[in-house]
Amino acid sequence: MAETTVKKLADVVGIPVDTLLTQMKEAGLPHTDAGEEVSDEQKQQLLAHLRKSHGAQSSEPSKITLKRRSTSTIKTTGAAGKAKTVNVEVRKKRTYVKRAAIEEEERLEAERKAAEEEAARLAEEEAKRKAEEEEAKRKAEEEEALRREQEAKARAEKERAAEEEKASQEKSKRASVPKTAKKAQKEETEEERKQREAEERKQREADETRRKQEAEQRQKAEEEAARRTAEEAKRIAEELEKRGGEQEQEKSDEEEEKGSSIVRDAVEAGYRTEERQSRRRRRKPRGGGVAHGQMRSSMNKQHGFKSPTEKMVYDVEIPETITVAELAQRMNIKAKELIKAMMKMGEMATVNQYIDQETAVLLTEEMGHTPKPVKGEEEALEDDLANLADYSGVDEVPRAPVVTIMGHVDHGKTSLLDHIRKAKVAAGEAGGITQHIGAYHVQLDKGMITFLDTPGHAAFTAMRARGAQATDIAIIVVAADDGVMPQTEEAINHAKAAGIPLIIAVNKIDKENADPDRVKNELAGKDVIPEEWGGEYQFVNVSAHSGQGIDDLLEAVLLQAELLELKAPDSGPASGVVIESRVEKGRGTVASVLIQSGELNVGDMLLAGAHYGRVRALIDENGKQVKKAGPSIPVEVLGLDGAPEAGEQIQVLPDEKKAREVAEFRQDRDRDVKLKRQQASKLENLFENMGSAEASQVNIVLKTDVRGSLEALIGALNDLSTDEVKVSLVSAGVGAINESDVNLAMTSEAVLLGFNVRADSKAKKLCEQEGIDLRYYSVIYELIDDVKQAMSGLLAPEKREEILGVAEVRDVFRSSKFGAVAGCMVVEGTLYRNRPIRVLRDDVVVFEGELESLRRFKDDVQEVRSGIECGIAVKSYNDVKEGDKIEVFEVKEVARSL
Ligand SMILES: Nc1nc2c(ncn2[C@@H]2O[C@H](COP(=O)(O)OP(=O)(O)OP(=O)(O)O)[C@@H](O)[C@H]2O)c(=O)[nH]1
Repeated sequence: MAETTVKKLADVVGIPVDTLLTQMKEAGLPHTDAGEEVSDEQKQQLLAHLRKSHGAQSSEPSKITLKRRSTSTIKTTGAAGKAKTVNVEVRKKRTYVKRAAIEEEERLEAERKAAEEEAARLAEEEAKRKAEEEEAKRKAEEEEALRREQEAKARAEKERAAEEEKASQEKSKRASVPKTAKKAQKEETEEERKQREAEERKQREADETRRKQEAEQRQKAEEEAARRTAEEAKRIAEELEKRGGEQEQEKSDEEEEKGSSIVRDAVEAGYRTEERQSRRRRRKPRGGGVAHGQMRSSMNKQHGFKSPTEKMVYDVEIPETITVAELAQRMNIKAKELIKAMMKMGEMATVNQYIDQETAVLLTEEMGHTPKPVKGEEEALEDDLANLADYSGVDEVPRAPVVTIMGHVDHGKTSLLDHIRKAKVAAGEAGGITQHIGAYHVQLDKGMITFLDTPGHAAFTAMRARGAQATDIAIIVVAADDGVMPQTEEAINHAKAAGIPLIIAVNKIDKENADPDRVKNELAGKDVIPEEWGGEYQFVNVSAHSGQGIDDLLEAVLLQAELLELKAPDSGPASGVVIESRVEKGRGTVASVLIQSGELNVGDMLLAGAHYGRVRALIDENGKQVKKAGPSIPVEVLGLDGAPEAGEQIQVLPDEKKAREVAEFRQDRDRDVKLKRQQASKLENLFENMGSAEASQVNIVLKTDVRGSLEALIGALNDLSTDEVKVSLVSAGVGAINESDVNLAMTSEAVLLGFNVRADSKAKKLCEQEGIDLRYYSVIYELIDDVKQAMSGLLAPEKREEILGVAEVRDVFRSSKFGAVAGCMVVEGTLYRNRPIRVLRDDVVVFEGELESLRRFKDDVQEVRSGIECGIAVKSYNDVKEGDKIEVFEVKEVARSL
């Protein structure tokens, strides 16, 4: 400790310098001035003196601390919903002060007081005695003075008589003078005495006042020091409590012990006054300070589960996907531990992340438990379905080949499909309006052919990705004037990979610069050898414009089909594949399906991927309602409860119960798989699928609320493409905008457009971080118009929505006045009573309108800020649910840039 001065020490201790100096003097220290330095030894000497004089106890503790431990059990519900019993151990710690110590202290205090009183009494007596002595002295002096005066007087009298005798004849006038002088002298002495007495009285009074003031000051200083000590002790106790809550009991006890010593140090450092305070505190254990702090800190200890002495080994059931939290729970460990274990294995994961079965099995083994992978609920279900599609007893009959046309951009796929359709379909239908249902079939003299009319291998591969083998034969279109191009090769590779026979249609044969031999040569170089050259591939020269060679092409297809000996049962429950689907206003879900075996009838219970429904109507490619559809026939189905994905299997089931069961199972599975895929989505893969973007183009990532709006927007956006600027939909889908959408937009420099959907919180954050342009729309026209404007460079100021605040619905009450009232928490921005609002469910807009009321407690309010609860009633909307979000927005005019 550094040396200090008397003044500083007095400040620290909180007593007047004079008092401290007196104490120091009593302790035998030489200090007399506030500026003098006090060494550590001197401090110790002072402390020892003070302890001695005030009866401070030795280091023996005068208090005892008792710890009480009680154990009880509570029943709770685990994350899996199972009831479980939890042992709760409560540890309490109380500090009691020894009675004897208190009594001793009280005795000492009383003694001290008595000593002080005695001292005061003695001091008073002394003062009195001194005053009396002084008075006596003064009186003696007065008497002496009087005696001397009288002597002088007598002497003077004598002298005067002698003089008078000597000069009896002389008359003297001076006789009166000494008399007057003497009289004046006597009067003066009397006055002086009175004055002195008054002064002395005054002095005594002043002394008394000063003593009182000093006592008051001392009292104040003591109180101040006591308060400071209490604060300090409280702070230390709180600190200990904080630390203690996070640490083991034993460790925490140690800390407390340490803390107590810190408190002791602090108390000691406060010397006498703080010792007094400490005593006072001990006498009043409930009065805050150390005892209180300690009690709180030990009471706040977290109870811990007693870990079993022997490690339990569990059989852990592992489904195909499982969250980290769920897996941890099944192993009876904390998710944190599991995440740690995963990190050691080089996997980063969050609590709610889904992991696949394989990883989960590894982890379970790693944690020392026995993994029990749950196998084949899905397999069992699919087996079940296969058994239901029972065609035993039904003869297989030849069926029409299903053909896909693939090839490089602009080589004439669409023209070819159109030509065949016009020539072979529409012509046969009186006034028939052909419509696009994703496929059509042509009836020829020699047989029937079904064409899938979504050209390009993207659709083909998308279907294959779902395990659907809808195509029997692939026609590869190669423009005779252009030759083999990258996508020609790709298409050939895809067809070969799928094991599908292919026929080469050398198109644009009508063109002057057509060179079909060049095509043959180039393809032969790629192992596609023409028949006439001894290979196995049929080459047919055609012109989609003039129709030349088209019949030959169709014949080649039929010939190929014959070789394939395509057959299928034409009755029994239908099964097949979804070609495409959408949701149409007024019609509901419209799914184009291709029947592969059996017969689909109106009224059948149809399972389509993760959706199901009773077939309400069947419509063929000419827009005509039909009652049934057999193998290789494409048909539109109305009546499903949702839009299945292209490539999903369809199957007729005997009853709705089974259909529902399977559909629900698949929905759950799809959700899991989707989650997994989102996490695993690799930017490079997404990027690969985008293709080359050499032309000037506007890249768009689009998300919509329903498939219907998605289709409409895709169509409209694609139509915007011009020779100069292409609209490229990098990705388009249904549902909230998620992180992978943002990532995709980022890497492809695309704008992110949400139609009646919102970005989820992670996506929103990423957009903010990366500065991605994220736009929300609720009117198709506005979205299209914005893109159009951007393409033509006419970026006029636009109206843009700004979301002002978002509230989460925590609870819903029914009110007779307002209907449904949502108890909400404002989680973002501010809610305003009079601005337009939307209700979002899973980040998809389900209602748009305005508020009926906005309340805080019982009061109507105009706005509610983030972090505050409020009650909301939405005008004309009573369907608000817990978990919904209510967003308040406003439309602003801003400078446009896309
Ligand atoms: N002269 C001539 N032009 C053709 C023929 N077939 C197609 N075209 C033209 O070639 C261009 C591309 O034809 P599409 O049918 O759109 O080609 P596509 O392969 O479907 O093109 P994408 O859909 O962009 O992949 C169009 O301008 C057609 O008019 C043909 O047999 N002769």
